[in-house]
Amino acid sequence: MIIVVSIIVGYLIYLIVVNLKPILELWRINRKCATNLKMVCGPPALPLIGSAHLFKWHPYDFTFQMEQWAQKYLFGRAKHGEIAAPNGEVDGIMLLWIGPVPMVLLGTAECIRPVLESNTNISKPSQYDKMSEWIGTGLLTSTHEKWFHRRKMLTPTFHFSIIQDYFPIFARHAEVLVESMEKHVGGDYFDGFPYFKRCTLDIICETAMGIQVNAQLGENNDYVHAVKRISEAIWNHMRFPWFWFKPIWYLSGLGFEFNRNVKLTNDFTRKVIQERKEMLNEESESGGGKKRKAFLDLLLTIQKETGTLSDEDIREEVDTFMFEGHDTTASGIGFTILWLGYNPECQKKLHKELDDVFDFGSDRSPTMEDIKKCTYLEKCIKESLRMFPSVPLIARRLSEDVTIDHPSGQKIVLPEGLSACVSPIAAARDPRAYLDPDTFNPDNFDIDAIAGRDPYAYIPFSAGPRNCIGQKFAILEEKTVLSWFFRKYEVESLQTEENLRPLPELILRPYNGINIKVKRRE
Ligand code: HEM
Repeated sequence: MIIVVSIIVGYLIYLIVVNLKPILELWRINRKCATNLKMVCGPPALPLIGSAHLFKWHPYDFTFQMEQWAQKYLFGRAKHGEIAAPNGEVDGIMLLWIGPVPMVLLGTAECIRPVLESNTNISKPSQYDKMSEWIGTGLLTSTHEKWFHRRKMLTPTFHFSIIQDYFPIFARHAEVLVESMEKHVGGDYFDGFPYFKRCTLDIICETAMGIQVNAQLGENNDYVHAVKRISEAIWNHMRFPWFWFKPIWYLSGLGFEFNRNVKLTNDFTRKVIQERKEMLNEESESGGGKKRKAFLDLLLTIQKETGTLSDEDIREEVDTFMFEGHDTTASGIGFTILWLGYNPECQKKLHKELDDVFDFGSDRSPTMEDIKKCTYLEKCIKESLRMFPSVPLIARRLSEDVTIDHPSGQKIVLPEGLSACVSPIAAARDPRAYLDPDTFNPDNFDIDAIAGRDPYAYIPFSAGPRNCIGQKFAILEEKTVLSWFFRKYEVESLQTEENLRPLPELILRPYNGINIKVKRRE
């Protein structure tokens, strides 16, 4: 017994010594929060464990809990101290303790703007560290000079003229998707989500790495499974502070599985980089060159011309695009189909638009011109991202104090070092910005409606200097896939809106899948 106690005490002392600097930093932030944020509401918290004891373990129940807390604390239905927003008035800020670490959740345009528009507050908090073990410090997770340099270097690779070159890839894989759904035509409900995920995975592998993994044809499922399990493990690590202790992380089995999957995905990318490098060298020696270049080829060209990128730098960026670039669009495509399944009137309007552009019954490949004409489809995609944004939380570690104007008229100073989480879903359900915020209505994206709204009330792609670099890519991809899908099919959704619960993991995903019935259009 004495030996066990000595080991535990020894381990705790070791942890304190090793983490002395972060502990002192945490102490400083906690003291600042105690003075600056004492009026900000949030769920009850205990010393050291914060509100973790209240967190619902099951992700489904956790969503209800977060919704209740958001209603209560963000939208002014809580009792305030001195800073008292009048009852029912939107408040927009909530304080949440995850273990001993405080963080604020920001949910209205006024509170979000000062954080996202800043050129200084571009750092990511420690909650992203686990993600970095997988995707390294690529564009999503890097900070300071490294981020500025990479963002400047990568922005031209997302120019619309380059993305346009990927359009035939989008169209080809969309056609495979539509064909693979034929077997469900006229049948019972089925879960469409795995189909959309495999389609977007095929698209990102070919556009980012120049390879065909053919996930839709049943190949390379290990990779798909590994990516899924990594995301789940990171999400659990972020949520439950006891996993921050390595022995618990490993004893739970999650740590070992996580390491195995990270190795599998990283090795996969490294292998592709080597093969692609050899292929490009052979091509340049033989004087030939492929006209359409994958994102990886663009990075290898930058490497050759400037010598600024190592193979591992390239691996980080490719893995970042693999992570950000397929689950996000799969969720966007899936939820758009689901919403249109609930809303037959909107679906009819979309069918009419597609018939005008393509002629009813045509199964020709789309052109860029066709896709540009699908304006109602774009509104449906944007509205679906408003209701269920693929990235449910955007976090920053504040590099300087940020002042927020509270509705009570007082100012709240968020201290430097604090983690600030922005909630796109809360901002997009603000009744001051949308007439009927909980109802799916693509007309919210009519030009007049957009003009009359605070742009920070619609931020599925974030905003400011660190917004999504792949936004145009994502919209074009979703439009291409969905135009094929709705040209061919009419869809009915199974879940009622009430029992549809998206799970706010790293990427918002449907809890029960995308259960739909497809009928060939007649
Ligand atoms: C519907 C689809 C998508 C949504 C809703 C979305 C949303 C977002 C959001 C909210 C961020 C900010 C995250 C943060 O600051 O923590 C972000 C960043 C990013 N996204 Fe997307 N994204 C989508 C698709 C894509 C695609 C297709 C790609 C690449 C092909 C991509 C690449 C990136 C990258 C690299 C960043 C980091 C940018 C930076 O920090 O400078 N995204 N995305």
